[in-house]
Amino acid sequence: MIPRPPRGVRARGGPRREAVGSAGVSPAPRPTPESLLITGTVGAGKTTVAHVVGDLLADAGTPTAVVDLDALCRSRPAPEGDPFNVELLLRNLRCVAGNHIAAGAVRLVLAGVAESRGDRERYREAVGTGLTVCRLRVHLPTVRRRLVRRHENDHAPDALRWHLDRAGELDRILDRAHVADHTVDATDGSAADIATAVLRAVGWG
Ligand SMILES: Nc1ncnc2c1ncn2[C@@H]1O[C@H](COP(=O)(O)OS(=O)(=O)O)[C@@H](OP(=O)(O)O)[C@H]1O
Ligand SMILES: Nc1ncnc2c1ncn2[C@@H]1O[C@H](COP(=O)(O)OP(=O)(O)O)[C@@H](O)[C@H]1O
Repeated sequence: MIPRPPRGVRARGGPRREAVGSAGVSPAPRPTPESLLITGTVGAGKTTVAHVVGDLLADAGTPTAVVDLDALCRSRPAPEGDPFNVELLLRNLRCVAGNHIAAGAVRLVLAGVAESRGDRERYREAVGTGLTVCRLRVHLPTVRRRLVRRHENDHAPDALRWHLDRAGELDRILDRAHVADHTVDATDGSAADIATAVLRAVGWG
């Protein structure tokens, strides 16, 4: 069988058992699970950076899971009054976070949008752990260039237009909402540089 690649984010090991080793020494207790939400406007690099943060943590030996919140609500049509399908997202997040933690993850790295402190509290309640929020702030012309590149082969003709319009609007909403505990400038530098800056900012580095 081909071995699994060394990089990539996955929770390692099953739930820890409080076994006593042959030398009679108890293993270190499992750390309390904690979650980090990487937020920012559309195209800020949330998903890309979250995966690299997950890789860095897992490579350093911390059982880690990465959850792309967009993937938990991609179901159409969204109900009336809930255009981003947040209720479904929260239901899915409750299950997914619980499963990752039961499988051994002690760090959950979420990529997604929290528009208000109310959103933040609902995410925290759904993951069932402490939650730190880090916003990626990117100069809007750079966001727009990234979106143009990301959407150049899209099948949906309106997707790029929608994201370009939403980028400035959501950035202003996030400026006013003060949801984040930390903000990292993600305009320049590689995803690895930015992931390292995020880990340092939140004290997980
Ligand atoms: N309030 C709020 N809540 C949740 N999501 C929000 C919100 N505002 C905007 N967005 C952004 O909407 C985008 C939805 O992701 P999708 O990948 O499913 O979009 S799509 O496939 O292009 O339609 C996705 O865009 P990207 O961030 O560019 O991936 C979300 O971030
Ligand atoms: N640091 C970076 N430098 C250059 N391009 C980036 C960087 N981070 C992300 N990107 C690119 O920008 C686009 C938007 O990133 P993505 O992770 O999809 O953002 P979000 O999840 O916030 O919408 C993607 O095409 C991604 O490859």
